[in-house]
Amino acid sequence: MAETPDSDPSQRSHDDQLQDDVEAALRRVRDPEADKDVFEAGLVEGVFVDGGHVVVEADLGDFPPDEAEAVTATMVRAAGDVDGVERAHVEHVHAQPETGDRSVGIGAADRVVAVASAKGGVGKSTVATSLACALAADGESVGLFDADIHGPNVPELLSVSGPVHSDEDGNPIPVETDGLEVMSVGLLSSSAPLAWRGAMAHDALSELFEETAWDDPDTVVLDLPPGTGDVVLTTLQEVPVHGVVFVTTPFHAAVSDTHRSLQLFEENDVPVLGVVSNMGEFVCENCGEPHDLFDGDDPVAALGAPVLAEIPFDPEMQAAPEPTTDGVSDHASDLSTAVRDRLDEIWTVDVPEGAVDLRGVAPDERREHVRTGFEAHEAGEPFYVVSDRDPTPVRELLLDVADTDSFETFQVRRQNPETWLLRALPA
Ligand SMILES: Nc1ncnc2c1ncn2[C@@H]1O[C@H](COP(=O)(O)OP(=O)(O)OP(=O)(O)O)[C@@H](O)[C@H]1O
Repeated sequence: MAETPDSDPSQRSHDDQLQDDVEAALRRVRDPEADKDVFEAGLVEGVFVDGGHVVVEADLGDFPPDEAEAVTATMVRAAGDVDGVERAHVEHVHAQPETGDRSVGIGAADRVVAVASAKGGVGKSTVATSLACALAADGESVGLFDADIHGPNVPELLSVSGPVHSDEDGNPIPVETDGLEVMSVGLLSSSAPLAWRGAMAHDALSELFEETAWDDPDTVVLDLPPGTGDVVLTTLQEVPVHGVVFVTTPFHAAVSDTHRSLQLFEENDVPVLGVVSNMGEFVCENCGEPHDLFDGDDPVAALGAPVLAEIPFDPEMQAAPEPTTDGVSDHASDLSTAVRDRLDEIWTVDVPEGAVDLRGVAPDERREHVRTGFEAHEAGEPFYVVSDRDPTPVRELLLDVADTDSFETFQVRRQNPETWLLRALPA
């Protein structure tokens, strides 16, 4: 039987020797971030030698693209310079991150707070990023979704970079920084978003809204593109936004545009939490006094929406925020409190008198609760159930215990992120 190169003993020992030499050469390549050699740093997954051909499998997925390229080139050079190596190649492999029990789609967040502006450059992304960090610093599990498709600058503001890994079903997993999860079209590609237009932008965003696999966030802060273009309108249709924060400068033209945008959001049933008046004054370093940057009356007050924060021009706002108590400015921390208070105010539930209240009731006792409540309820009157989970199954139970014709309408509405109300209205 003819011997294949693989089974030739002299070829094998030659390959073994070459493998040792290549590994020794690779051990001289450093991981620039960990300051260890590439084996110690866990970057090399395998070295394969076949004749004079060397393949190095490396996981450089945590490096920014330019650093990954530099490490790759150094490894190729190190392996290629070894005597007997004719060709060296680095193959990139990515270890899959732990996906655990992730929730797919932005709708899985308990609440979504959008940050919008009528104009660009007023500080919307700065406010969105600072707000997300302040909420996270307060112990919430927070996601930050940068939907500013034509200018996604959240990754830059937070100094985060890709690659975006995916779970076993191919759903993109946000990049994590200090416990804050970040998703942005800017993480997917550094150049594509600027070229995206119309339908393409819409499709790309819709996919990200639907498919991103989050780690069960309490709140997702959504940084919208400025204005009221297609992307904003489709976002409002596709994402269950619990409230929107508008950012504006207190300049008349900006405020009158903001007024129109506010109306559009209201027409689309998105509750307006309020307005952030940004960069309206600065505090003089010399005299320590605040000075208005815009003359005249403050038009923001006339918008008819609560002013959640007045943030001066403050160099501290230009520094990258961090999702830690020391990492957010006082302005951002006050804003997060105002946002939370407004959400509570808007979403406070008006529980109808006599409603069966299933909030906090153990799952195995719920049916009995509904049954008893129904028996006590007066025939011909509306029947209400308030619950801390979707009470749609109660409908089946009611149809079991009640005369099918006795109710004409069943409605289930989510009254706030934690409360649902079922209304069974008589015929
Ligand atoms: N309160 C503030 N004090 C000082 N600088 C600020 C403040 N708010 C924002 N800035 C700075 O203003 C610039 C524009 O801010 P930002 O990118 O957040 O605006 P934007 O409204 O998101 O713009 P666009 O929609 O065009 O992306 C940034 O350089 C930011 O650091």
